Parts: sequence; structure tokens; C-alpha cells
Amino acid sequence: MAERVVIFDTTLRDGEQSPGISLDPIEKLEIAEQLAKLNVDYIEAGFPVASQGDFDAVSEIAKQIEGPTIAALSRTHLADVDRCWEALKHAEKARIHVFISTSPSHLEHMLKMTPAQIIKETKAGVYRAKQYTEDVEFSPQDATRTPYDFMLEVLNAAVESGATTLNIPDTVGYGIPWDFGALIANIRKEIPGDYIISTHCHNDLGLATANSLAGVQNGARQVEVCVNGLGERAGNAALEEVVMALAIRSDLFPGLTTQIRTEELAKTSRLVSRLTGYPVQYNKAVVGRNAFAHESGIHQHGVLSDRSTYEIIDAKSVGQTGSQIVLGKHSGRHAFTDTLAKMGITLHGDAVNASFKRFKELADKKFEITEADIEAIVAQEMGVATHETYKLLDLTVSGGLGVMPTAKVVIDKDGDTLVGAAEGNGMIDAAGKAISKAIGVEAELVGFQVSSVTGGVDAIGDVVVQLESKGRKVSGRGISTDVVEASARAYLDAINRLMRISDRLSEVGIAETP
Ligand SMILES: CC(=O)SCCNC(=O)CCNC(=O)[C@H](O)C(C)(C)COP(=O)(O)OP(=O)(O)OC[C@H]1O[C@@H](n2cnc3c(N)ncnc32)[C@H](O)[C@@H]1OP(=O)(O)O
Ligand SMILES: CC(C)C(=O)C(=O)O
Ligand SMILES: [Mg+2]
Repeated sequence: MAERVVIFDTTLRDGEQSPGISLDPIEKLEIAEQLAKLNVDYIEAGFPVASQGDFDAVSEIAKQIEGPTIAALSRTHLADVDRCWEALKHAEKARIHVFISTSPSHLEHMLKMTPAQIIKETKAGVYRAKQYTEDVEFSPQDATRTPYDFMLEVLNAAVESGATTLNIPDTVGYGIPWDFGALIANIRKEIPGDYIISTHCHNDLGLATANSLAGVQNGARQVEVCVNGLGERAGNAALEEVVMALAIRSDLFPGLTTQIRTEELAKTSRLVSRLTGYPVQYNKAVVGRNAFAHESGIHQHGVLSDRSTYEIIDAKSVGQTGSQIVLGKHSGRHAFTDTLAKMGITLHGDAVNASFKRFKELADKKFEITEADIEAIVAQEMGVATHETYKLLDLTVSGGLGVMPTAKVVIDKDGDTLVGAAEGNGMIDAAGKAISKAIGVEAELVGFQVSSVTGGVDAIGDVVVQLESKGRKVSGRGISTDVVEASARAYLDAINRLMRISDRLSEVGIAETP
């Protein structure tokens, strides 16, 4: 039968110690309800002696949450332990978590206690807790900087006084996986008794998850973790990372399992982020918005064929929506045409290449290309690619306060290059006049409308113009992140239409009105 790795969630205690986070009892209760849905084994709900609000939060959670055991933190002071129990006493299952520092630095600079006093405090605090509940956890704070023999002495004292879980905190994130793993294995070997070993790893060197896993590999059967890796300074081991590493690399943890409902991970992460005000970094493992997003063409090609080429976790198994193909400057034709197909657009022949070319040009200027952008590009290219007489090769404009706006355009007509330059009443007007000059068409701008296709500072501008020439009105559309360029494209699009109409009229033998 599989052996359980107990998930002890301390988001509401150590996680809340992150600078700037202060959850009220209602918010803590909401997170605790979600942690119960996630099916954690323990919820460390707070530090009751810290404030009346934290006492109330622990007390409410103890009264209302069913499923997980409710734990709370206490110094070794007997008054702290009593207060801790007062908050926990209504819980279906309750644990008191007693801690005291053991490292020379903490003894000398903070507690100003001798090692003998630490042993005495440990015994007193754990013993007092044991009077209230069978389930007592003890932590020697700053364990990884504590002399080994002294730590064993303190841990022995804790077990003899009734501790059933020995938590080994890497309080300042000093541990390195193989070293921390060896520490856990040695404690297991040296301390007799009926207890389980736990890890509590901080992330000061970015090793909290790795150290927790090394602990499990060496005999720890509880891991203390926080949702989104919250916690003091650089945070604690992230719940979602440890749980998924144990699941995905079960080959390295044979016979071990957690009871976490992983499909609840993303939702839990979002709730914690919303209530704490701490954003989840985009590239956060498992729950980040980019955890299953692919932007580069080679990866997109792979994932579109089979997601296992670039994903080790099924996004749905952690409550994320699925693999995402994000179009951008690194994307290739596979992803581009796949996106078009999903949008119900089928392009043939030159239109594919022309659209892809425009897409790449845009992607060079824009961070991310959305479906709305694609729609705009394709709408233009479907017309232009098949019927374009004149193509815009280059556009230069200048203007400013007190400066006459000018524009110069270079246009291709069936391999010939046409150039035109003009002044205008604004840069858009100058660009239109330069196009008219280059082509030799007399057309008056009678309508102009600009709108934004997409949002953000790099939004695409969608320009529609109406031109009148020889009594005929035609409209044209242009799209670009630059509104002057979009206007020039719209102007040229309208002129191309004029040409098509005129060609069609002469094809059918109808003379144009002068
Ligand atoms: C690594 C960790 O995460 S440990 C948990 C850290 N979390 C917190 O500190 C959050 C909640 N804390 C608080 O609200 C406050 O610090 C309180 C209520 C606990 C104590 O407040 P104060 O009485 O004003 O003391 P203060 O915080 O300034 O100093 C800590 C005191 O606790 C003592 N102390 C610290 N740890 C322990 C311990 N495990 N057992 C016994 N005493 C301890 C210190 O020696 C110091 O005592 P002193 O006041 O006699 O000098
Ligand atoms: C209270 C203890 C377990 C702690 O948070 C730490 O040492 O980091
Ligand atoms: Mg901690």
C-alpha cells in the first residue's frame, strides 16, 4: 500500500508573514475552505498569540473547517501554548505546533538563553501542549545552522515530552539538497521513537522545493509548504511544486503519494493571489499563466502534434485550461495556420504567405498577437493578396509643432517603382497626397475613421477611408500598429479598388464617366 506524504499547508501562518500581507478572519476562512477542497492534510491557520484577529481567524477555522487537521503555532511560553489551544479547541482534529530557536546565532542575539535553557523550554512547551492534544509538532528553529549534536539533544527532549512530529526548519534557506537530505536521514537514524519527520524549507537560495524533495527522499513524511511559495522573505517551498514533483517523478519516490486533488491547484493559487494581493509570476511553475503557453515556432509545432513533446504535466490535471499557443515574433507557419483554422479561416496560395508575412512584421512591433489582430490582418490580406495593383513598399513622414507635415511613399506596380512626395494638412493627409502623386490618381479624401482593433499601448489601429474620384466613392481599410501607416494602407487599398472597378468596367466595355 502507498505511504502518505503529509501536506502541511502553512499559507495562513508562514505565508501570511510575507511583507504586506494581512488577511482578516473572513479571508482566512475563505482560503481555508479552498485548502480543504484541495484536500491538504493540515492547515496551519495562524499564530493565535500574535493578535486578537489571528486568534479569531484560527478559532473560526477550527470551528468551521471539516477534513484537514487544524494547526496553530506557539512559542514555548506556557501562556502561548494555552492561548493556542484556546483558539484550536473547537476543531474536529487539532495540532499545536511548538517552536524554539536552537542555532548559536539565535540563542546569542535573540533569545539570550543557554543551550540548557533551550532544552528546558522545549520540554515545558511540548509537555504543556501534550496536555491538550495528542498531536504535537515541535520545530527547532534555524535547524540547518544548529550544531548537529545539540539539535539531536533538543529533538530527543521534544520526543520524550510528547512530540509526534519533528519538523526540521531550514529557516533561512541555507540548506543544499544533498546536505539537507543527509540531515534528515541522520535524524531518522539517531532519534528513537514514534514520530514523523517533517521539512520546512525557505527559498532564500531558490532551493526550497529541491530541499523538501531531498527531505522526502531521505525519510521525511510531512512537507510544510505554502500556496504560490508565499512566506517570509523569498518564501517557503511552493505547495504546487512539491506536490507535482512527487506526482510526476513518482519513479523517484516509489510507494509515496499525497492526497491532494491536483485539479484544484490553479483555483487555489488564484484565490490566494487575489486575497493576499501577491501576483503570481507569469512563469511560475504549475500555476503561472505561462506554465502551459508556447510562443516559439519549433515548440508550437511539437505541441500541436503532441503536447508531450514540450509538456510534462497535463494542464487540466492542475486545473489550468490546457496548452496555449501564443502567437508572437518567434512563431512559425504551423502555429499561424492552426490558429487560423481554429478561427474558422481557410486561406489558400499566396494569401497564406502574404498574411504570414504581415503577421511577422506586426509581431516584430507587438508583444503578442491576438485573434483579433489575426482577423484584421487576414481581412486585409484576403482582399489585397488577390487583387492588389499597388503595393506600399516604403513610407516616410515627418512633422511636428510649427513644421509643415511631409510624406514620401515608394509604391510597387507590377515590378515598377513609383515614388511620390507631398506636403499636407497633417501627416496622414500628406501620406494620402504622396500616394495620389506617385500613382497619378486624382482622389479626394471624403471620409476617415480610426479605431483600435486590440487593447494596450501596442494596439493595432484600424483605419477606414473613403475616397471620391470622378464622382465614384470607394472605401479602403488599413491595419497597423502605426496609425499613419494604417491610413496610408487604407488609402492605397481604396485606390486599388478604384483600379479594379475601372478595369472591370473596361473589361465589360463600359466607358468611365470623365
Ligand atoms: C521562523 C518563524 O516564522 S517564527 C514565527 C514568526 N512569526 C511572528 O513573529 C508573527 C507573530 N509575532 C508577533 O505577533 C509578536 O512577535 C509576538 C506577539 C509573538 C511577540 O511580541 P512581543 O512580545 O512584542 O515580542 P517581540 O516580537 O518584540 O520579540 C520576540 C520575543 O519572543 C521571544 N521568543 C522568540 N521565539 C521564542 C520561542 N520560540 N519561545 C520562547 N520565546 C521566544 C524573544 O526572545 C522575545 O522575547 P522578549 O520580548 O522577552 O525579548
Ligand atoms: C516556526 C518555524 C517552523 C518557521 O516558520 C521557520 O523556522 O521558518
Ligand atoms: Mg518559516
